[in-house]
Amino acid sequence: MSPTMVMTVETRKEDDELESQYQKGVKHLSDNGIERLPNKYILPVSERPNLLLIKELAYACKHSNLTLPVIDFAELQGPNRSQALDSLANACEHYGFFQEFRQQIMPVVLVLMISHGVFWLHDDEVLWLVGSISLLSCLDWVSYGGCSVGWIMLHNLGGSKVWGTLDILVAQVCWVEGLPCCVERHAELHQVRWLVLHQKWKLSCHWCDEVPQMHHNWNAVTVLVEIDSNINWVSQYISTCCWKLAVTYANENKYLFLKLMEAIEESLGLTTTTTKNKKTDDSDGDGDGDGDDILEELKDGSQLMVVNCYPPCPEPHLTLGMPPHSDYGFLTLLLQDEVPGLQIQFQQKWLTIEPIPNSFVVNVGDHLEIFSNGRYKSVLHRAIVNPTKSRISVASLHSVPLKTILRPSPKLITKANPRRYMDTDFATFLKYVSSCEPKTKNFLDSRKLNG
Ligand SMILES: O=C(O)CCC(=O)C(=O)O
Ligand SMILES: [Fe+2]
Repeated sequence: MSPTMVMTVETRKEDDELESQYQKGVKHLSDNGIERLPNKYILPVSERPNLLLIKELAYACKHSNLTLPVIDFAELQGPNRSQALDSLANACEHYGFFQEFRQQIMPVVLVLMISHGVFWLHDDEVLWLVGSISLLSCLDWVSYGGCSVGWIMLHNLGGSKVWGTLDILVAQVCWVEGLPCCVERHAELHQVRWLVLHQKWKLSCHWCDEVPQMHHNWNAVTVLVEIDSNINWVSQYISTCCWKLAVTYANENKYLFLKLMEAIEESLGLTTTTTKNKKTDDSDGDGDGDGDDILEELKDGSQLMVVNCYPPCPEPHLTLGMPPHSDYGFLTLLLQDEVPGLQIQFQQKWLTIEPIPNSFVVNVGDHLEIFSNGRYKSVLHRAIVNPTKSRISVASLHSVPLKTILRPSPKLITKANPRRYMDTDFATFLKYVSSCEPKTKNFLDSRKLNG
C-alpha cells in the first residue's frame, strides 16, 4: 500500500477486531458477513468507483456499459478474414480491447476453469502456483492487484536446486483474492514446468514437471526446487483431473493467443495471409526479420495465468477489486463469469464490460503497444466489486520470453511515425515496478521517447 493511500484514507472509528481480521483475506471477511470494510480496503475518495449508493451498482453496468467490438474467431479463419482483420485493427487502435468469440476451446473447459477457480482459491488445504524457472530467476517481486503481495527470494539459481522464501501475506488493499500461476514452455522438449504452492504451509512450494502429488515432509519456510526429482506427492485436493484441466486450458489459451497474434501482425501490415505460413523471408535484407520473428518468439514466450476471485463486498462504493492498471504483455485473454466487474477507460470515462458467455475479453498490453510503435493501445482497466455476488475471472497474460529485448517493429517506424519507445525487457519492467510507489507506476510512459 502506498503511504499516500494510508494518509488519505477516510477516518472511521476503529473497530479493532475488524481491523485485525483483514489479513485473513477478503473471502474470510465476506464469509463472516462483515457489514463495514476494514480501513485497509477503503480508497481515498478520488480513487473510488463512482457508485454513490450501493443500489446504483446494479445500474452501473446497464447505464455505463460498453459494447466492445466483437471479433469472430471463425470469421478470422474463413473467407471473410480481411473484414475481420479490419475490425481487429479498429478495436486495437481505438479501444485497446475486444471481445473474442467462437474460438475453439471447449465450453466445458471454460466453465470448469471458472468453477475450479473458486475451488483452487478457497479450499483450505490447497493453493497452487505454477511457475517457470526463468521467470523466477529474474523475478524477486510479485505484484498482485497493483500492490505487493509477496517476495520471492531466490538464493541459488545454479544447478537444479533453488532455495527461497515466499511471503504471500503482505498488505492486500483490494477486494480480491488471487492466485498467480506461470507457465514456462520448452517447445523443443515438449515440456511445461510448474511451480506448486501449498497454502497450508504458505511459504512452501515445489517444482515439478508432472502432475503434482503431495509431499508430506515440507519444510515450512523454504522453497525446494528439484526439477528432475521424483518426489512422491499425493494430493486429495489437487486431483489429476483438476491439474489436467489447468494444463489443457493453459495450452488452448496459448494456441488462441498465437492465432490472434498472427491476425494482429497481419492487421499491422507485417505479414499477409499468403506469407504467414512461410518461414521468415527477410527479402528486404534489412535484418529485422519483419513480423514473423515475433511470432517465433511468442511461441516460446511467457504465459502468466491469474485466477481472481472477488467475493461479495459490503461497501463496494469504497473500494475496488483491482486498481487501474495496464497489462505488461502482448495480449491478455480474460475469461470471466456472468457477473460484470471489468471496467475500461474509454474517452476519460470508466465503462463496464458486459460479459458474453464462452467468450474472452482480449486486451492489448504494453508490449504490443511498444511493438506496434504506439498504433495499438494498452488501455487502463480496473475491476469493481459487487454487494451481493461473488465474481471470478481468469486472466492469461502472454508475451515473449522474459529475456527478449522488445522494441517497435522497424517496419512500423516511418518519417511520419518515428520511433516512440526505447528498448525494454521483462527484467526492466520488474525493476521499475518494484522501485516506485504503486500510484506512480506507469511503465509504458517510462519507455516513451521524447517525453
Ligand atoms: O477481473 C477482471 O476483470 C480484471 C482482471 C485484470 O485486469 C488482470 O488480472 O490483469
Ligand atoms: Fe489487467
